[in-house]
Amino acid sequence: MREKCGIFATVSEDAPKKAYYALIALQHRGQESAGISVWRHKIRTLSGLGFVQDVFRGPVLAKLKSNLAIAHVRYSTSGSPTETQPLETECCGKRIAVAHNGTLTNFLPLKREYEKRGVKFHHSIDSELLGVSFLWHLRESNDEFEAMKAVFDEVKGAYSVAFLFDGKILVARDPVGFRPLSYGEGDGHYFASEDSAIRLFLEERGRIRDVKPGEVFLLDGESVESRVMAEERHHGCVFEYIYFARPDSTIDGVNVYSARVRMGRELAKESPASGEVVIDVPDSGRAAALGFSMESGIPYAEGLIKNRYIGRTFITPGQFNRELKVRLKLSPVREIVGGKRVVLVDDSIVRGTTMRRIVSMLREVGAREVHVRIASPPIRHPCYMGIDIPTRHELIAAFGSVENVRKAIGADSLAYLSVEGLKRAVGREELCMACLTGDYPEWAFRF
Ligand SMILES: O=P(O)(O)OC[C@H]1O[C@H](OP(=O)(O)OP(=O)(O)O)[C@H](O)[C@@H]1O
Ligand SMILES: NC(=O)CC[C@H](N)C(=O)O
Ligand code: SF4
Ligand SMILES: [Mg+2]
Repeated sequence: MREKCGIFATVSEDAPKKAYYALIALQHRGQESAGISVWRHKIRTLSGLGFVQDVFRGPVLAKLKSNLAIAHVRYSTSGSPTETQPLETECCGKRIAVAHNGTLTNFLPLKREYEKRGVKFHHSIDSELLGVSFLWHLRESNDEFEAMKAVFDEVKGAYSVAFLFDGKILVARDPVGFRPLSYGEGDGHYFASEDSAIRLFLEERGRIRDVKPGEVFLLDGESVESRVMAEERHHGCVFEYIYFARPDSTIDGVNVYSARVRMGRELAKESPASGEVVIDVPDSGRAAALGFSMESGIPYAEGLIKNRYIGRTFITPGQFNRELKVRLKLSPVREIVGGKRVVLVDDSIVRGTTMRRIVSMLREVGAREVHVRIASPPIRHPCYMGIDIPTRHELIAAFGSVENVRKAIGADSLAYLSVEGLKRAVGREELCMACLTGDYPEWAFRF
C-alpha cells in the first residue's frame, strides 16, 4: 500500500519559502518527489525526485519569488513514479500547473474523449486530466466556478487539487471529500492536505477549517472567494485516521491522534489479550497501543525502536526494498520483551511484511508469547481513490481467514478491530471504508 500525496497552496508573503516548509510538514504523505510552482508573469516550477530537503537543496529556492505558490509531495498512484508535481499542462491556449492528491476513476475513458477532441496530453499522471478538463470548461463558461462545477460533473474519483494559472490560484475538494483539505486565513491564505502544515504559519493568529466537499476557492493577489459547487456527500477516507495523516492533524472535525487512541481502546474491549506488556509498532501504531494499554490496564512500553532516518516503509515501491527497510527501520529491545507475554499493536496489516518480520524479531530476543492486535479491520479490497493498495493477491487478508493470517505472521494470537468498532472510534458514520468492506461510494463510479 502506497499512499496519497500532500498538496499546499498559499497567497501570502514569501509564498515559495512557506511552500517549502509546508512540504516538509507534509513529507509523510509522499516521499517520491516534491515540487513548487509560483506565479511571476508566468508559471515557474521547480521539482525533483526524493525528499523535500534534497530537492530544494542550497540556494535553489531563492530563485522563486512570488506571493502565489502551489506545492506537492508525491506518492505515485497513476503514471510514472519518476514524473513530478505540480505538473504543467496546456489546453485551449492557456497554461496551468496542477497539484493533486487522489486518483481519478474515469481517467482513461475521459482522456480518450479529450484526445478525440484534439487535446494533447504531456504526462502519464491522471492529475493532468483535471487541468485539461478545467481549462476546457473555462473556455466555454469564462467563469472559474462554473468551470470547476463542470469538472465535478465530469471527472470522478478522489481529488483535493490546487491549480495555478493566469495569476490566480483555484483550490477544490471533490464532492465526496475523499482526501482531506484544510483552509487557513490570517496574514494570508493557506491550503494544505493537513491542517498541521497550516498551523506552522497561523497558530493562534488565524482561523483554520476544513474545505467542504464540493467547495471551490478562487484567489488572485487581492481577493478570495469560495462557493460550494456540488452537493456535499462526505465519505472521507477512513485510512487517513488509521494510518496516513499526522496524529496532530484534525480532519473533518476529528483529531487523528484521539481517534487512534479510541481505536486501541475499542480493540481492547473487543479482543482482550493476556499479556504482561503492550508494545507498539512505531510510528503509526503508537496511539492505538496506548489506547489498548489504557483500556486493558496492561502497561505500555517501547519494545521496538525505530531508526529515525528511515522513511515510511508502507509506501516504498518493490517488495525487496520493503523487507530490508523493515529490518533497518525497527529493532526490538530485549530488556522490554525478553521472557514476556507481549501484546503487539499496529494500526494495519497490508502485505504482512512488517508484522512477519517483527514477530520473528521479538521471538529472536526471547519474547515468550506474541499476541498481535490490529487497530483496523482486515484490508480485503483495492482502493481506486488515491491510496495505492496493492492488488488483491498481495493483500495478506484478501482471501484467507484471520487464522490463516495469524499462521502467516507466526503470532500466538491475532485479532482485528471490527468495522463497527472503527466507526465508533472515529465518531463519524459517513466514511469511505471500501478497502475494508468492498462497499465503494457510488459517486466515484457513476460515469
Ligand atoms: O503489512 P505491510 O505491507 O508490511 O504494511 C503495514 C505496515 O506499514 C505501515 O507502516 P509504515 O512502516 O509504512 O509507516 P509508519 O512508520 O508511519 O508506521 C503500517 O503502519 C504497518 O506497520
Ligand atoms: N498519491 C496521490 O495522491 C497521487 C496523485 C496522482 N494520482 C499521482 O499519481 O501523482
Ligand atoms: S478504499 Fe480505503 S484507502 Fe481508499 S479511500 Fe476508501 S477507505 Fe481510503
Ligand atoms: Mg506502521
